[in-house]
Amino acid sequence: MTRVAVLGAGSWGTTFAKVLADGGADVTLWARRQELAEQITRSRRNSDYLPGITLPANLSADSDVAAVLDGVEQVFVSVPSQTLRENLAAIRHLIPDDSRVVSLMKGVEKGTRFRMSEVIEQELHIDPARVAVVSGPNLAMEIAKEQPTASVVSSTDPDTAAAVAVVATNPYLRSFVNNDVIGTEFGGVLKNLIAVAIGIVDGVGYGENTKASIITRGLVEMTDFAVAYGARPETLSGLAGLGDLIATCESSLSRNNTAGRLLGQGYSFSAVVRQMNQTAEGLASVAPVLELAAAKGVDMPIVSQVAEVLAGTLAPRDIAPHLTTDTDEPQGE
Ligand SMILES: NC(=O)c1ccc[n+]([C@@H]2O[C@H](COP(=O)([O-])OP(=O)(O)OC[C@H]3O[C@@H](n4cnc5c(N)ncnc54)[C@H](O)[C@@H]3O)[C@@H](O)[C@H]2O)c1
Ligand SMILES: O=P(O)(O)OC[C@H](O)CO
Repeated sequence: MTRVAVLGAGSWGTTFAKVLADGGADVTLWARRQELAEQITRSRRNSDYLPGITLPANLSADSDVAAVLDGVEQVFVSVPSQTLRENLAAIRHLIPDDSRVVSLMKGVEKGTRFRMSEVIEQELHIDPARVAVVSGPNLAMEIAKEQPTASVVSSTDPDTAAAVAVVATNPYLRSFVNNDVIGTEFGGVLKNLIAVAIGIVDGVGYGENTKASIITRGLVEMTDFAVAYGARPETLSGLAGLGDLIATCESSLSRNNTAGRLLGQGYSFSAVVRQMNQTAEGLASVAPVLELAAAKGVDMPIVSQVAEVLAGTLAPRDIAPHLTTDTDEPQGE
């Protein structure tokens, strides 16, 4: 039985711990708060994040991160992206030699503009061959309810991808593998930004034509951006790109979509942040993504307008007419 740790007992960390336990792994989940760790271990519940879900018996939780990491073969990390570096710095000395480290996160670090796998490699000083990322159309609550879902495990090392995918597969979740870490990670980051745009136009009251236009043109932006950074275009057409874009843009479970809807309904950025009690990664990733786009000369009209709505310089109702850069000349699709 593979012994694994999951760091972060929010909605995705807890759900993924259940996925791994239901796949037969011996799983310990690190929760920052001791009372939450006790609730998970004793009552098999994480009522704040996954109300109504009963967690499996082979999943326990602990607030002592040293105990959680002791002797594990794989470490899955699911904390807010902007806190990853500080979390890793505190536990670097506890990561077992030769263990594999897996990012479950979908964000880019502000300031450095690094992907989560890059932050892991730097902060833990480990070979990229030991690092993997998981992404795909993976709304936590649906998976916690054991609805059939597919995901992607990506690593530059095929053995790492395969070893993680075996552990992260169970009767309701199937993990595929690829070696395009850049495309897989950026797919998860960029779909959040398009989902914020979808939420905004939904909040304004626009209908399906507007949303389909944004999803379709959004996929073009995602692909142009990711390919400029070395991704394979087919990755963006796969589960970690189009798949996740559909799930996140269609679901009211999505925090990014929800944050956008509140903006579209007229709430200010600060009011939206106050109302969100879970992580909406897209809000923090807009700035570093646009900086990265500018560095490669990639045009991202939809993401740019999300940034303007967040800044309060563009009215939500005006986001949809600007599906390309402003020019009177017709542009190729
Ligand atoms: N929820 C989903 O459906 C889902 C699915 C796929 C990927 N993800 C990704 O997983 C990552 C985590 O998301 P989540 O949904 O679990 O978020 P969440 O807000 O539900 O939980 C975040 C967890 O991180 C912990 N944490 C550790 N250090 C922290 C710190 N310094 N500040 C704040 N919280 C800290 C919190 O206590 C909490 O348990 C994000 O990158 C998200 O994009 C989420
Ligand atoms: O709730 P969101 O918007 O963070 O989306 C969750 C997952 O990333 C969907 O795959």
